[in-house]
Amino acid sequence: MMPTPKLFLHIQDPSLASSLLSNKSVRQYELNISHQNEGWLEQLEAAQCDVALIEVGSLQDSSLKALVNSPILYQTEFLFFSQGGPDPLLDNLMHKGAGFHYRAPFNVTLVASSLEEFFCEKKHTKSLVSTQNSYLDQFGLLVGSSTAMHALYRTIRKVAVTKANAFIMGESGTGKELIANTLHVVSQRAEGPFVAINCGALSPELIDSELFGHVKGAFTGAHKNHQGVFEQAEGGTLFLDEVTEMPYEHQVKLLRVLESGEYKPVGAQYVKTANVRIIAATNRVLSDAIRDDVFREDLYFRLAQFPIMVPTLRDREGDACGLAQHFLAYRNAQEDKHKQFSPQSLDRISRYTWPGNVRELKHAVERAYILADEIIDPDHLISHDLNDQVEIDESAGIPVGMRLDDMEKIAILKTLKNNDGNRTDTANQLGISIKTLYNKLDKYENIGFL
Ligand SMILES: Nc1ncnc2c1ncn2[C@@H]1O[C@H](COP(=O)(O)OP(=O)(O)OP(=O)(O)O)[C@@H](O)[C@H]1O
Repeated sequence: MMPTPKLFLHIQDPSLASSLLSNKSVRQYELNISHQNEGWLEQLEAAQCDVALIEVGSLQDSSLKALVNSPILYQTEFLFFSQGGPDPLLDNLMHKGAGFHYRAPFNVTLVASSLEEFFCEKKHTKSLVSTQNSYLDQFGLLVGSSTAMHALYRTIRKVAVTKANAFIMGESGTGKELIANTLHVVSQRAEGPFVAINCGALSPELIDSELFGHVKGAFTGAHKNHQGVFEQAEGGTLFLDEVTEMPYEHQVKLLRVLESGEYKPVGAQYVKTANVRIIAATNRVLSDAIRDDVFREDLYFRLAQFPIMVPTLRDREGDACGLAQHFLAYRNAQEDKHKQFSPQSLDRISRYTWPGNVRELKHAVERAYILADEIIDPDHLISHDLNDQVEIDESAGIPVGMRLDDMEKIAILKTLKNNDGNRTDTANQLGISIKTLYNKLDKYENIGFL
């Protein structure tokens, strides 16, 4: 008989505490309630609980700071509760796969269903399997509270504890890379590397070397040994984005590695054994790609041990407005500003269909943020069709004093949008190389612009 799972509660808000304490999903645990006058992390470390419900009150919370480096982070399921203000410390914890972050107003029913799930797991499994939790406002790196996102979180959670490869399918901009990254951070490989490669951007001559590496002297210009992505991702996760864009004849090489677990760097006399989880993604309709001989069916079956379908933004009821507010809050926090959406803007956001999904929404918020002084009006947001857009651009012009790099970002992101995310056409139209385009997009991603 397994012992009763233990729950640690550090909640100051009396009404939240009482609604949690009166809930039967909470009461079925052996309860440990924090003493408010001491650091909760020490108490939690001493109590060795399975689940911890932590209200994040102030940014100065020293226990929260210490948690980042505590082994407890990987032993306990965390459910954080906050008022929703951007908090870098909490973000850092979420990036490490700490669990769930619930933002006010709290839905105790959803909290209860997560707790039910943990309870059953702890009761019936011998070891603590993972660091991730169930579905809610934020899961890993993903934000969204719609039913569709809850279902996605549950799927990710299920795949994460297995060794299976996963295949993520969804329209451009739905967050496939973020999903892959989340799957990594909540898996037992979280301590290992997460390496992402865009198969559509690999030049056919260098593809073998990019994937499997090469040894010095393997070909002209191979001045030293080079690690391929399989080696870079050793012990972790390899994300093959736009896998259907890999040249057909190279797909068979990938298939061989997946079948045998072995690969040979270009020019090497030896083979290496790969220890990586592969997550592949595409925004193509797979049945078409297979029918048209763009993508090998046998490779699909190898990769898709766990297919993950990503909902479009229009299928995530309420999330478009929520995400817009989320992106704006982060931008405001970065710049120490208090820009707001007008009610008309929020209405426009909720009615628009977002064909470019979350990426388009994020760019629209970013663009509006730059153009608006205090209040973001519908005209600041990207308009429905091209004609409409050109008209707005001409009348709005370029604000005096706009930073050149901001202008560059807008030009790049708008061209990308007009090309439905096609990077080759975008680079051609902008007169830059595809590599430069990738570098710039990576830079925006790193500074939180994308
Ligand atoms: N649920 C989400 N929460 C927060 N940000 C998100 C979410 N989904 C997507 N994003 C953001 O939207 C942008 C696009 O996401 P991502 O690159 O993962 O999409 P994708 O589906 O891989 O796109 P593509 O198919 O074009 O490669 C990124 O900036 C990402 O951070």
